[in-house]
Amino acid sequence: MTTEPVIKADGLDLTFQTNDGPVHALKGVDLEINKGEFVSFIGPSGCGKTTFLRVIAALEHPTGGTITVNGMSPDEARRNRAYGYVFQAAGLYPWRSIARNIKLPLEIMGYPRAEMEKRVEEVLRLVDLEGFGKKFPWQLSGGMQQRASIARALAFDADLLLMDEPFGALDEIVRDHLNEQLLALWARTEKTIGFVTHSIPEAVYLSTKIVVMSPRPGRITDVIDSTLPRERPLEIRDTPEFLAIAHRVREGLRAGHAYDE
Ligand SMILES: Nc1ncnc2c1ncn2[C@@H]1O[C@H](COP(=O)(O)OP(=O)(O)OP(=O)(O)O)[C@@H](O)[C@H]1O
Repeated sequence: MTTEPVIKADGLDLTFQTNDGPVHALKGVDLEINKGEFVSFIGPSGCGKTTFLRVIAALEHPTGGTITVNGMSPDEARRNRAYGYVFQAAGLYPWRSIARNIKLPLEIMGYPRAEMEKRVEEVLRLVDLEGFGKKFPWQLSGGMQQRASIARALAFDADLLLMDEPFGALDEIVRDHLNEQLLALWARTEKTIGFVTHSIPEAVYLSTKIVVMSPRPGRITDVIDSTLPRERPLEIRDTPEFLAIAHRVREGLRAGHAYDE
C-alpha cells in the first residue's frame, strides 16, 4: 500500500434541492484523513456532519469538488467494502440473534458459512461480547447493543470505520466506558475512524484530529491535531492539555455561530 490518504476531499460541495429552496449541506470542504487516524466531526445540528460521512460511504453524491476513499471514488470504495458504518441508533433487527445480525451483511455478500462463524466469533471478542451471539437485541443493554452494532460494522474487516453518533443516546457512565473500549479497539485494530459527535469531551478524548464544523452553509471552521498521547486514561480529561484542546474546540464552535448572525 502507498501512503495516500484514506480520505481526500477537495472543495467538496453538496447542495440539496428542497421545496424551500437549496440547502447548502457542505461547502468548500477540504480535508485529508490519513491511515490510522481517529477523526471526530463536531458541530451544531445541520452543519453537515452526517452528510459528509454519507458522501464518504457513497450514500450521497457531491454536487461539486472531489473526494476519494483509499484513492478510489466512494462508489468504487463501497463495492470494495472499504468501510464499515455504525449508525446513530444500534439498528439491530429485533427478530435476529446478535450473531445473525452480525452475519447479515456477510450473508448478503455470500460469505461461506464457516468464514461467517469465524468472523462473528472474532468481532464479538473485539467488542467484549463473547458468548452473547445467541441473545436477541432486547436481551442486551443499550450499551451492549451499540457494541453489537460496532461488531457488525467490523465484520468486513474494513480499514475504515464510519461512526455517526454511536453513543449519543447513552448515559454518561456507559458512554465513558464505551469511549475507553473504543480507544482500546482502535489501538488493537489500527483502523481509521471517522466519528460524528455533539460532545466536546468525547471528541477531545477520542481523537487524533478534531474537525469543527458550522452550519448554513455546512463547512469546516477548524481542524485541530491533538497533542494528547495515544494512551489515554479517562483521567486525562482533567489535565491542562486536554482542557486547552477542549477550549479551542469551543472557540471554533462559537466562531461558527458568530458567522451565522
Ligand atoms: N436528503 C436531504 N434532503 C434535503 N436536505 C437534507 C437532506 N439530508 C440533509 N439535509 C440538510 O442538510 C443539512 C445538513 O444535514 P446533516 O444531517 O448532515 O447535519 P448534521 O450536522 O449531521 O446534523 P445533526 O447533528 O442534527 O445530525 C441540514 O440542513 C439538513 O436539513
